[in-house]
Amino acid sequence: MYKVLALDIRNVNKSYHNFQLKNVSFQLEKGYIMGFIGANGAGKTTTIKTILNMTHLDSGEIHIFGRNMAEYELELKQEIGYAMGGVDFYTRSKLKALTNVIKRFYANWDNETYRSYLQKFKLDENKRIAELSTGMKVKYSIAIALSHGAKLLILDEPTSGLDPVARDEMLDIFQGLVADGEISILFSTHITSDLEKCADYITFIENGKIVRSGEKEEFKESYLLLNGTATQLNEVKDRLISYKINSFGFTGLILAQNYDISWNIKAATPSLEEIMVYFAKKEDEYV
Ligand SMILES: Nc1ncnc2c1ncn2[C@@H]1O[C@H](COP(=O)(O)OP(=O)(O)OP(=O)(O)O)[C@@H](O)[C@H]1O
Repeated sequence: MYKVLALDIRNVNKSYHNFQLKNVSFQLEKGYIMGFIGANGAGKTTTIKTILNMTHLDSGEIHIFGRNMAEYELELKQEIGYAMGGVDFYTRSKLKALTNVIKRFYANWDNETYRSYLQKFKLDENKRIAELSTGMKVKYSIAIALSHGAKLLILDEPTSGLDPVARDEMLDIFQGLVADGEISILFSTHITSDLEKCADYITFIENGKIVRSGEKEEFKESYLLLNGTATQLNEVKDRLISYKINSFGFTGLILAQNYDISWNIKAATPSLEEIMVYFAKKEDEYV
């Protein structure tokens, strides 16, 4: 069947004096959750800002629900909800006052939906923003987004700063939101266990370049974690992304397509965390 793309990023380039996004391309199909991962400074926030046109891109295109963001920014902004973990704005205002300002920007604002999310998320409108916990701030941003009919949620580290219980609750909320196939979520995080639990797709960025983007299990299965002896390491070292020496020999990450079964080295599918850790180790070796 023909796939509807909530987000289609095509060859985006953006340069700061000390950093570049290089030909960033990836797609998020409507109705799914995509986790956006990468080390500190890899370019997640910069990518998110270019999607939202908060920073100007040098070249490339962003299409949201089939329309070019450069041409339809105002219309598309009505369909996008954005939230960032741990940002304080208008901290002395009450939720009620802030909502009254925000809702004027949205043609499809729906008060009933807003009320129902306040109730569902147990948010008290008479509280001041400063009095909300990190998790409540994220919930408030999501309530606002859903009340103006956002169909694409772009969340920058929405679970960082949450305790494990609040995080788990937030992930359940995300899964509930995409369940009927209308809402799509892109969220960046360092917390790979969140993605193991709730992402359908993974996009991995390193130094401003997309290393890989794909369905979560396929993403993991495109790598193998090898466990072998010191002698075996000498034979395969050049093929590995990186490795660590341990008392039994070595553990190393390799692209599954570069693995040869005749080596007789124990191999298993890595976790997302292991993939990130071994990529970061490769960086260290270049320094
Ligand atoms: N406005 C700016 N001007 C110049 N450089 C910038 C600007 N914004 C970000 N950068 C640089 O771009 C690089 C990527 O930053 P970015 O915030 O996109 O990374 P990130 O993957 O979101 O990192 P983190 O996980 O730490 O949030 C960093 O080296 C940062 O210093």
